[in-house]
Amino acid sequence: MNYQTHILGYPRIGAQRELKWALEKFWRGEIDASQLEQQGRELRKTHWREQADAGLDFVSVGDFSFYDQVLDTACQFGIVPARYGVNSANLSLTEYFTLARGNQQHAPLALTKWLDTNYHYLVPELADDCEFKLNTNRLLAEIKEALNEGHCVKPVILGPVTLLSLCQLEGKSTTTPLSRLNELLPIYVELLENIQRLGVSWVQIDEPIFCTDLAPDQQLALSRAYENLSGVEGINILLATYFGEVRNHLNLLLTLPVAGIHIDASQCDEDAIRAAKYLGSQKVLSLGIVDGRNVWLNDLQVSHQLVEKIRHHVDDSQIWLASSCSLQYVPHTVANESNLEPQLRSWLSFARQKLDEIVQLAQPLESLLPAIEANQLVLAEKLLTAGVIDSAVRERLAEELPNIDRNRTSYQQRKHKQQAALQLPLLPSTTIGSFPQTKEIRKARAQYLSGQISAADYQQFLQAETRECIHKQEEAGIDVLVHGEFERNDMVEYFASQLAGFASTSAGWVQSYGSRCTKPPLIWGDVSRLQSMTLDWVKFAQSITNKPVKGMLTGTTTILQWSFLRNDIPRRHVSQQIALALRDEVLELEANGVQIIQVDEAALREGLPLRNDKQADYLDESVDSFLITTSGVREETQIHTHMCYSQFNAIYESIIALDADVISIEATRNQMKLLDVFSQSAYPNQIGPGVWDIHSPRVPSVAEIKSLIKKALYYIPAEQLWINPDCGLKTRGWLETEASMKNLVSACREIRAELCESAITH
Ligand SMILES: CN1c2c(nc(N)[nH]c2=O)NC[C@@H]1CNc1ccc(C(=O)N[C@@H](CCC(=O)N[C@@H](CCC(=O)N[C@@H](CCC(=O)O)C(=O)O)C(=O)O)C(=O)O)cc1
Ligand SMILES: N[C@@H](CCS)C(=O)O
Ligand SMILES: [Zn+2]
Repeated sequence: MNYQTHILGYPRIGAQRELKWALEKFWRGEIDASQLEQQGRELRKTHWREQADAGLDFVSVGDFSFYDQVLDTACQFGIVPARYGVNSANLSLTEYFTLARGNQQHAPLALTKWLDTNYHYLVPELADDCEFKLNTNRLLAEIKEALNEGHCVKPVILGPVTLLSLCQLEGKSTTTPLSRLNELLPIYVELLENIQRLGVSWVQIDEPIFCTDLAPDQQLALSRAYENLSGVEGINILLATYFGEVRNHLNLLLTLPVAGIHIDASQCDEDAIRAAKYLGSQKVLSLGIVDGRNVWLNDLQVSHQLVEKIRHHVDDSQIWLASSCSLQYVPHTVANESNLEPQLRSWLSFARQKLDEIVQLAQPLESLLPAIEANQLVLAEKLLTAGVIDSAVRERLAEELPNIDRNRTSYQQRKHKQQAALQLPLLPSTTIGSFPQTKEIRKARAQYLSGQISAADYQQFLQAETRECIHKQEEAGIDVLVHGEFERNDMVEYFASQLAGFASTSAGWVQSYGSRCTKPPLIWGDVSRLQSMTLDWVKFAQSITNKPVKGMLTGTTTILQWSFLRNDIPRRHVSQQIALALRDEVLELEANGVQIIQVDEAALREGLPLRNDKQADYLDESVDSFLITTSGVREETQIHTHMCYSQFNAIYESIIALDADVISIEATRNQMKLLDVFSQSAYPNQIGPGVWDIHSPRVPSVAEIKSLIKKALYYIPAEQLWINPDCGLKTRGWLETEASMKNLVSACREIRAELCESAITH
């Protein structure tokens, strides 16, 4: 028996990042809207063809987006703030990109992490007077495109409860987004009716919110929503849950009157087996058996055994096999990885290969058996490969870890020594680390990597960039400088390339937001530091300025979160290995006179498990790794950390426990409101809430920055406040960077003067 097969979504950026290049050309005015639309059509066509050629029974439609699928959903239902002055029923691409990226007149919508992933979505803003209205143009057109290509189409839409749960209310609204469900449901019904009229019978509705700790109103909303939506004649709803276990919400899920449910079975069998047991004889059970969040080869035997267990309870015709979630979180294909060690390559499965795994698992046993045998051989060989276990790393860890004192002396004591050493002004200004990664820098790196320019020439080029960057910071009047990170392709990949146990891909791109992608490294073996990683650059930068230069490292949790993690040992062990390697780097920086060291933990909040009962362990591991990395330094050495996120309530205690002397955070788009939690509990250390939204090309005016600083001063005493952007400047151009940096310093100086004056007059 062949089971039905599908995936929850496919990467849209393109195997060669075709979408990225087209978007950026459109934004630069080098192609017009029709050319961008044409590129979109070509990518969709290729991606559907790949799914159909692999042998999947359905192709997913609606997973494509020119920027973000949550923004598309909001536009589709008319959830567009009035201040943009656009008509969502007839939105041009330029207007759509204004919502996403802003322009000189309008700030963009807020951008935040999609649940616990490194993908960013645009947060829909719901005004009290927003009238939901359907605009189906794009989705219906894409469904028709796929039908015309002869595919069996399964549209994918984001479910109403997840959508509303992730909305933020506009302005002074006193309602909750979920209270608008009754108004939204008829619009969803209308959408399903439109889809049905195209002759499509299965629709996947995503409700990843099912895998979080649902509040009672969310549970009620889910019941109400699917009682309504399941009434649409001719439409079968496959309700998709993903990003973990449904667990205590399984009963609720099973009672919903939908035609099928999808369970993430990649990490744990239990939900799937229980779901099968109580499914009944009418519904479909889609098993998310191939991991959409990691890149390792599926263990076909384990997956096959799970399917066999499911077969005890339900008929084969009820079983669908699938990816655990959309495949947009993994790179497109292993086929382009010719630079990887062949052995390592054989352990990998990216999106395209995952299609084959799903189809393989759906085959009758006699066809599957040879594949299982070959698969077991590869997996067995992996365990015996040198470097997977490095006894020197393990011995060092066992010996040193218990003896590392995680406590520094009290912050109050350190503060005075640091101030005496650094002599910083009130409201010190700094940046987060990276400066524009221009085309020239990327080109030079590509030329160096392909042997077109020598290591010495590349080094000289980077030194010139660094010198220029130091000069521009001095000219703007910044107090604590950075070297600019020009030598780094990415803040995680750069470290990965210098640590044993990691490998980098050449084309393993995963979309982060809009046209921006990252290449998450692969952690395949035990980790240790091979060489000094950052010292030469900070030393070089310090040698050309009298202002202090911050050393710049990426922290353990962030390295872990933004890499593909090995799945053969506990995460905590990998975490400790990385933390110890970073500790060596920190101590080396300090020994070489670096007085300020920033350890970025940008991903700490994002990685917080969606379920409450898993969070303490994660936070404990994250804090411990940070303390292992930073606790060995002298009192005079100032430790900074940075997190580009704007919701800290859930991790506030852990932020305190990190005991960083200074933390910089993202705060512009939410107008400093996140400082409330820091203020209420009198955060003891120093803090730099971002006053410049670096995700947008617009230059913030002096007045805007001053207004943000004043808001920050409402929450945080001036003595504890730093002035900085929200995050690194690598995505920005120099023109806007120089202008914004100057505005930031002017705003900072004006506020200093105002504070000084008011101190004198009082
Ligand atoms: C801070 N953020 C980060 C996250 N995750 C990370 N792993 N890293 C991060 O920094 N998550 C949260 C946020 C997300 N923010 C960003 C911001 C910016 C980017 C970004 O700019 N990505 C770049 C790719 C960066 C990179 O690795 N560049 C390489 C390769 C450059 C390249 O494309 N070369 C071309 C040839 C160039 C030429 O000839 O002109 C090629 O290979 O074809 C490098 O610099 O060497 C992007 O462009 O998307 C991501 C996340
Ligand atoms: N130091 C890094 C942090 C980004 S989260 C940068 O400035 O790009
Ligand atoms: Zn950041």
